[in-house]
Amino acid sequence: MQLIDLLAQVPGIEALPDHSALSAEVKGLTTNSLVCQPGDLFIGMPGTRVDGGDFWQSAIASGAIAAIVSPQAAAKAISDPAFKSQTPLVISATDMTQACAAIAAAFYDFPASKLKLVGVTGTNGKTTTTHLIEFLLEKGQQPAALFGTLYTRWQGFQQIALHTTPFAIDLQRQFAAAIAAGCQVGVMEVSSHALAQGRVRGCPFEVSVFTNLTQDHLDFHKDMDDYFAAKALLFSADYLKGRAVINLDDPYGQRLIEQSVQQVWSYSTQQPADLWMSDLTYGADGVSGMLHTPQGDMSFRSPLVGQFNLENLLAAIAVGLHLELDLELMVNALPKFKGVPGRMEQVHINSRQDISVIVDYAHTPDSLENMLKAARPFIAGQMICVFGCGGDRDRTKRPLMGNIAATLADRVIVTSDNPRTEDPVRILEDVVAGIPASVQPIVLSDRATAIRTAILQANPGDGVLIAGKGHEDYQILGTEKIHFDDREQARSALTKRVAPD
Ligand SMILES: CC(=O)N[C@H]1[C@@H](OP(=O)(O)OP(=O)(O)OC[C@H]2O[C@@H](n3ccc(=O)[nH]c3=O)[C@H](O)[C@@H]2O)O[C@H](CO)[C@@H](O)[C@@H]1O[C@H](C)C(=O)N[C@@H](C)C(=O)N[C@H](CCC(=O)O)C(=O)O
Ligand SMILES: Nc1ncnc2c1ncn2[C@@H]1O[C@H](COP(=O)(O)OP(=O)(O)OP(=O)(O)O)[C@@H](O)[C@H]1O
Ligand SMILES: N[C@H](CCC[C@H](N)C(=O)O)C(=O)O
Ligand SMILES: [Mg+2]
Repeated sequence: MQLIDLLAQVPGIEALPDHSALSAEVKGLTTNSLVCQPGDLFIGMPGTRVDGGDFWQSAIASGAIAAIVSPQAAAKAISDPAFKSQTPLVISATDMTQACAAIAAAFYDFPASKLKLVGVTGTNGKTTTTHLIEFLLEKGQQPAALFGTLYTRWQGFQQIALHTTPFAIDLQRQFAAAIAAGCQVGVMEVSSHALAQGRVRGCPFEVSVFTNLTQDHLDFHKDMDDYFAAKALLFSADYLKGRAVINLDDPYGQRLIEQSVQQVWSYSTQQPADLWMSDLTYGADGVSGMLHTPQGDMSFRSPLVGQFNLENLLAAIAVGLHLELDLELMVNALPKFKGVPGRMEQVHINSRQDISVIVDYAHTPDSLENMLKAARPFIAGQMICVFGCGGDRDRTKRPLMGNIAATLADRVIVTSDNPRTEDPVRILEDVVAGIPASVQPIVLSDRATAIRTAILQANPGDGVLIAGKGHEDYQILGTEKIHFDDREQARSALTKRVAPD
């Protein structure tokens, strides 16, 4: 595609100068000057640390045919002596987010409009719900692509994800690849960061799901209202073209239902709604009851534990019904759903194991509370909770999580969870600040030691709940990422405790 044709798709671009680069073929797109290849179009995005547009020179030096930058970066560029001597094509766009999204969509031939898109947003439950939807679509023989925290995948393809929601260029490229592989549906986790940064701008969603909103990411969002406003974008007419599926039990879900202009299906585990459950029984072997839906009622059972997982199940069934999956097919298939890696994942080495060990991705106050409450019924002895909080992230959630662990678990071991560039000791102090003086936590910065201590100190019948990292197979210390997997650590500690079969 020639640059001039690509630029014709972008609203808010200044009048273009007469420049030979306009007729050049665009070979690729990049927002990172450091990986720019000859023939690329460089899109310089303003970020939290720098304005990418300020790197136009490095992009051009690497062979970019042109740079699109913010008006501020463009003004700086044209007063630069290097600009006068080279006269490269540096174009200013008033709305860089919109420009990037529009260019990416056009370059890959508008793939989003060829997929039925399902977007799932909310503080917790996105990964679980998207996996359930993917599972149901597979049973209903609607080929689907999954985009989320764990990976991007479809039949015959799987790649570890860098972000929960890819940035616009990667996203449109992956949509195009998914269509080429025969996918009809795109099931996506849509993070609040992605909505705030316009990663999914221009994508038409057939279904938008809202799971819940509780505290997280207050390092990035100004306050809870700002966080909610970002999530609510997915339900605005700019994004949502079909149906909203919204959790009626969440106060922010209720707000969203009130302000929704689109068709809505509500779901609830506590009260009548478009999809809800009566005659509920929660147990160690999952949940069962009578499922009520717009397509009729059926007796329902799932091995997933906890009320929060029932919420995820109801949301997934609602999406399935909207995409015309058969209710009976879904109800019959869901008992076979195996769960999601790192979500309430049991670590079990052999029949002599005398304690339960569960690895879970709870890294917010709400999810830690849900997880501990869900685990309680199937732990006969004491509950020992091992957890920490991420560095360079919302600091205010740390004491809240400390308090929840101290209140709901019998013993608490505070440890490190991706300290990143923060002092690990300061993070541990922030967590301990929320623990009442009557509770004596064990504080062990080294996560391997913390897990080993919990497992070796446990008495028969106790449960060790290791929260925060779930599927992650790394620990980020400073700017270095080292291999670390809670499940491997737990298994290795269990072999010291339990004799072989
Ligand atoms: C807060 C956030 O989302 N940050 C993302 C953002 O970083 P930034 O705004 O600081 O970027 P920056 O360093 O100022 O650079 C601005 C631009 O200049 C470019 N640049 C920079 C330097 C240079 O030499 N040349 C150059 O071209 C960069 O490529 C970038 O496009 O743009 C970067 C490049 O695209 C992302 O990698 C980075 O994600 C960071 C790593 C991150 O941790 N993001 C997390 C918080 C995130 O997005 N999480 C959500 C899930 C949250 C949830 O649980 O719900 C997700 O969707 O993954
Ligand atoms: N619907 C839910 N409501 C509250 N907590 C949940 C829900 N579903 C899962 N959880 C808890 O939250 C943790 C994270 O779940 P999941 O990975 O599905 O959420 P997510 O929204 O994808 O998280 P992230 O934003 O980090 O990608 C789980 O390990 C579990 O403890
Ligand atoms: N998507 C979340 C993941 C947090 C996982 C936890 N292990 C941590 O590092 O804080 C975030 O970016 O805040
Ligand atoms: Mg996720």
